[in-house]
Amino acid sequence: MEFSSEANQRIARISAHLYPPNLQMEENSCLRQAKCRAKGGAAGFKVAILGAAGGIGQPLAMLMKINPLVSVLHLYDVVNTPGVTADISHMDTGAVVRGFLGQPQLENALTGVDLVIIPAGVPRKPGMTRDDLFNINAGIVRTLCEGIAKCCPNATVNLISNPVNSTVPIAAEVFKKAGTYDPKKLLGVTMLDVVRANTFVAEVLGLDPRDVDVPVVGGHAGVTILPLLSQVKPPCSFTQEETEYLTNRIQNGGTEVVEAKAGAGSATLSMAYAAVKFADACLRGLRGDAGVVECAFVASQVLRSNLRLARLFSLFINF
Ligand SMILES: NC(=O)C1=CN([C@@H]2O[C@H](COP(=O)(O)OP(=O)(O)OC[C@H]3O[C@@H](n4cnc5c(N)ncnc54)[C@H](O)[C@@H]3O)[C@@H](O)[C@H]2O)C=CC1
Ligand SMILES: O=C([O-])CC(=O)C(=O)O
Repeated sequence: MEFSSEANQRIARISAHLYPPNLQMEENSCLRQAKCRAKGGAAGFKVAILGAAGGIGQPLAMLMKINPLVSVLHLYDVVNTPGVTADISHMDTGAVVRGFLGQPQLENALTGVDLVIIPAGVPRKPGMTRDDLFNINAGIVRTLCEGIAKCCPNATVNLISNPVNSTVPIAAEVFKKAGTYDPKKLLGVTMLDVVRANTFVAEVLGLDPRDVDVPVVGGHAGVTILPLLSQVKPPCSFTQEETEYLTNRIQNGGTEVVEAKAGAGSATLSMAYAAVKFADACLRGLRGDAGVVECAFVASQVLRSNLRLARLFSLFINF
């Protein structure tokens, strides 16, 4: 099929808009894009996922593409984003997807973004603790946060990369150095602990997990994960044996998955689900919804030391 030069120019403009230079699609694909006339202009938030081609990043990107609060979705990784972007961009949901590959494209990936979700970094293998990931992941998180401080200093950051108990303080220091630190906008994602707690408590009580709400405060490693079993909704009580079983299972849920995967990584699918649940709460909070309360690893407003554990009491409402 022949196109006029005007049509070809329009195709080139749309293609350049959707794909940064080294993600430009083949000519035939560009023609198909032109027919789609994607605009990405719907009211909603601009969200970036850093580490979008990974085990968590891919299902997370897919689920964020479905979220009606997202109008533009930026997928950044140091590998494989062209494929992931092409794949996810074919989903017939509202968000426009753009891919960004490698450090030179980090700034474009972050410019104008409202919410940054970071699952970039290496996962555990059996026998490792989350702290064993520190040496590699600390540097990755620092570099990404330097980009955030420069390109989207007002963005809310959901930090998934482990060890969360250490990567959140690292991010805080990067933002402080850049003069952009807002403790209400730097959130370590511990939602998977809540998701697990809801599931395991529901099993013990014989309830539907959707009807159960277990606050889990603290950090995201071993005994720093503190399920508040006395605060479960609906109100209930547990025997000593049930309390010990639940506490142990919730605190070691990550290790349970790492061992079951036997060297093939850690939780990815349940983590993507939890990350989307948390990101959706953040977007609703940013939209101005009242009463959005979730657990996260944040700078404490209660204890004055630098980064302590706190339930995120209505922080979103005050954004
Ligand atoms: N907070 C939580 O509850 C949980 C945290 N995690 C953590 O999430 C992290 C990611 O886990 P997976 O997705 O399973 O790992 P993965 O190895 O499958 O994916 C990580 C992705 O990060 C990318 N990456 C590496 N360096 C990067 C950089 N400088 N910039 C951008 N992307 C970069 C990789 O290319 C890869 O695509 C791990 O640190 C893991 O421990 C995992 C489960 C739960
Ligand atoms: O255990 C890990 O390494 C991954 C993680 O944080 C979790 O699944 O809770």
